[in-house]
Amino acid sequence: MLHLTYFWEDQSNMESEKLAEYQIMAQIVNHMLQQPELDLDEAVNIFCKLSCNAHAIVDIAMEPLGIGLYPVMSVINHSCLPNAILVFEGKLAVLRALAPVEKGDEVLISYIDLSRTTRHRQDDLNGKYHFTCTCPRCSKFAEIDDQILDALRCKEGECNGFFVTKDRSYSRDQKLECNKCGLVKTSEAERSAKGIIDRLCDKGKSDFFSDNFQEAVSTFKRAEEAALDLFHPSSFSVMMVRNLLTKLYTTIGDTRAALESCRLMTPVHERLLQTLNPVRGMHYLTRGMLEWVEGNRGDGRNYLVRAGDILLLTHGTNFPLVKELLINLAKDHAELAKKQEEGPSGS
Ligand SMILES: C[S@@+](CC[C@H](N)C(=O)[O-])C[C@H]1O[C@@H](n2cnc3c(N)ncnc32)[C@H](O)[C@@H]1O
Repeated sequence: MLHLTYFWEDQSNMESEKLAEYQIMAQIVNHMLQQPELDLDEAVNIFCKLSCNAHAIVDIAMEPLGIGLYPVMSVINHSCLPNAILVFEGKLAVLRALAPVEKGDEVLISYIDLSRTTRHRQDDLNGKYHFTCTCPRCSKFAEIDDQILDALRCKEGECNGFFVTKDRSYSRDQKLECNKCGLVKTSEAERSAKGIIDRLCDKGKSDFFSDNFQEAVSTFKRAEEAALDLFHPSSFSVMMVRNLLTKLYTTIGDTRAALESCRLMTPVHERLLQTLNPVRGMHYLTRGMLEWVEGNRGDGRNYLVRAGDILLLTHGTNFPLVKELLINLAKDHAELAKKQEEGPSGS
């Protein structure tokens, strides 16, 4: 039996839908274990504690690998402008500072994907961790501009406005209003638009895994068009599709197309993510490598150095990818210095 006395999460904060889900899960566990003495309420409490305290184990690109329960790390609260980061070396959880931490400062990490706008981060935190974040980044909520960049387009006649909300309180079916024509929808409309893009991306991935690369390219291009049609060009949805396209083009060796797609993502990463964010670091690494392969050595070097600056701090030198990047940068630096010493005739 799992004894987790830490950081009890009160069930009263849980969404009733989630609680119902845990009640069903508890019954399934009871059915599987065939233990009449199993206390169902206690089992539901354990699921509640797990959902609020478990950490997603992610790789260096923040891709999820699984979940783990780390009682010591469970004391750390969340901020969308964190001063620390939790990284994983295999199953080992390592806490790294992103800024100087003075005595008495609270150490804060991010529980969620930070490349979302405030409303979506609030949705994530309320949905998964049952609290409303009041960090300095979230206090920008009232700024409609922040929402527009990740909002659903209004297609009423010629409107082309965006669905936003002034309501800070969390609900699954939030009322959204077009910032131009005033038309009202619920966030269900937004979820269903995202569903269209997700289904195309799933098809693209399955084309890819069946080695049907040309079909995968055309499916991801359709997903990109749909995302541009439904959301803002700088939106998370467009960026997510372009990220997949960049990976696909790189895998099939079309580095020119990969670079074109990758370049479009740089301003969005820079707008959405803190300077010391590993996703931003990984983006610079990809961009640097693609610029380099395409013969743009100056830009390539520039982005690789920026990637190194971030990943060295967020992940340290224990990661093979960071080690390799630093070795390659040092070699390039030595070659450049040698060329400069030799002067123009040596180049
Ligand atoms: C992993 S626990 C963190 C430790 C917890 N604060 C405690 O004292 O046990 C996650 C829970 O802490 C609370 N929490 C974390 N960050 C928060 C924040 N920035 N504002 C309010 N509550 C927060 C939420 O209830 C969340 O579900």
